Amino acid sequence: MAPMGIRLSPLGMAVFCLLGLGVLYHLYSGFLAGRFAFFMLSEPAAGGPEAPRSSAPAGAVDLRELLAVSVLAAVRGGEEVKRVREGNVLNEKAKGKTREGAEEKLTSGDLLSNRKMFYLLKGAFPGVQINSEEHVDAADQETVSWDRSIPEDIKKKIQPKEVPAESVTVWIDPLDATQEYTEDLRQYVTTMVCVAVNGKPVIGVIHKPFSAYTVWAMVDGGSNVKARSSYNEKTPRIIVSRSHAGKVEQVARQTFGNKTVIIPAGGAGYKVLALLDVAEKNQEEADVYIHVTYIKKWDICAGNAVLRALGGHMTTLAGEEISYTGSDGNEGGLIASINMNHKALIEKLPNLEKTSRK
Ligand SMILES: Nc1ncnc2c1ncn2[C@@H]1O[C@H](COP(=O)(O)O)[C@@H](OP(=O)(O)O)[C@H]1O
Ligand SMILES: [Mg+2]
Repeated sequence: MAPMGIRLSPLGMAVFCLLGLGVLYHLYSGFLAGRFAFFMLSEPAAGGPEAPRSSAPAGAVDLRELLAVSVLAAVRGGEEVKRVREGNVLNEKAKGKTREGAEEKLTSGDLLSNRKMFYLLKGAFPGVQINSEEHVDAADQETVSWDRSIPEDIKKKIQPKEVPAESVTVWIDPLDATQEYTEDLRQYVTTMVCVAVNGKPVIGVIHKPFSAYTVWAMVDGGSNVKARSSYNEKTPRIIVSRSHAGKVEQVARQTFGNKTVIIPAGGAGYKVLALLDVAEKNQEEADVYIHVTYIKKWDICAGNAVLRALGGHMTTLAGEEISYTGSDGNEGGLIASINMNHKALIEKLPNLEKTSRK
């Protein structure tokens, strides 16, 4: 007798084995299918629970998308700037002094605009370096989402263009002409975004919040603004700072003669717009923009990009290109022109490096 009285026929054994294999197959294939489904579902959400922020592959950013978000950021920041000014509660304070001893002002308009602009850009392009004029309070975060829509005028003029995310530096000026903002000189105020690629300014957005006017341009792409049809090269009208002038008037007269018209104005964004064909009633016109004191890169990057996109120039007073990476200061002053012989203008400036900075 076989042990325990069980007799296994070969046929029974075969059926038993087949059944076992079937059960194993069923269990294992279900597991595999589950794993596969999980893999397929989890792949697009690798960046987190939200939808992907950009259509560009990982590690790359699309400059056309960056332009669209930059325009939106300037507009949304501008809404804050306008709201605070109209509410008349600026909470104005001094955040320090310039090298020349002028008080640097800070208002709720600067801070609220900065918060909107920074979080909108950061949310849309988390992998990109963003340098902003104002401190971003990490305890006061805000989710400002971007719906990924590209405005029609941008779609029409600009093609998608991918660049490595690490080559990009974004510069935000949440409120240019803060001094004039506190004096209620609204026409000078702008919000600005600039995108530099490997230090070169390629996208510039300058937005006037009080007249809802926005200028944008991309180098080798397109723009919604153009240069004027003529400029006075012989006796140019020079636009200069009204609150951080330094010796700029003296320098301008020394260079272009005593008859030269000098236009004092607030805001670096406003002064670049003065060189362009801007259909805006509160905008003066000029032929050259000169600044002789120290200035920060968020103040000038957007204007530099816009001018470059339109064939103009913004350089230091010595004629060097300004690199928009690294430190946030520009030491060499600036001269900006368009449809003029920029080199000849620089050669006319007499030893400015030595005489004009202070
Ligand atoms: N010497 C200086 N030091 C620091 N910032 C300066 C400066 N000269 C000009 N700026 C800044 O550059 C912007 C344009 O200046 P201006 O109106 O005098 O032409 C202003 O930016 P904000 O208003 O964004 O602070 C101003 O503060
Ligand atoms: Mg500024």
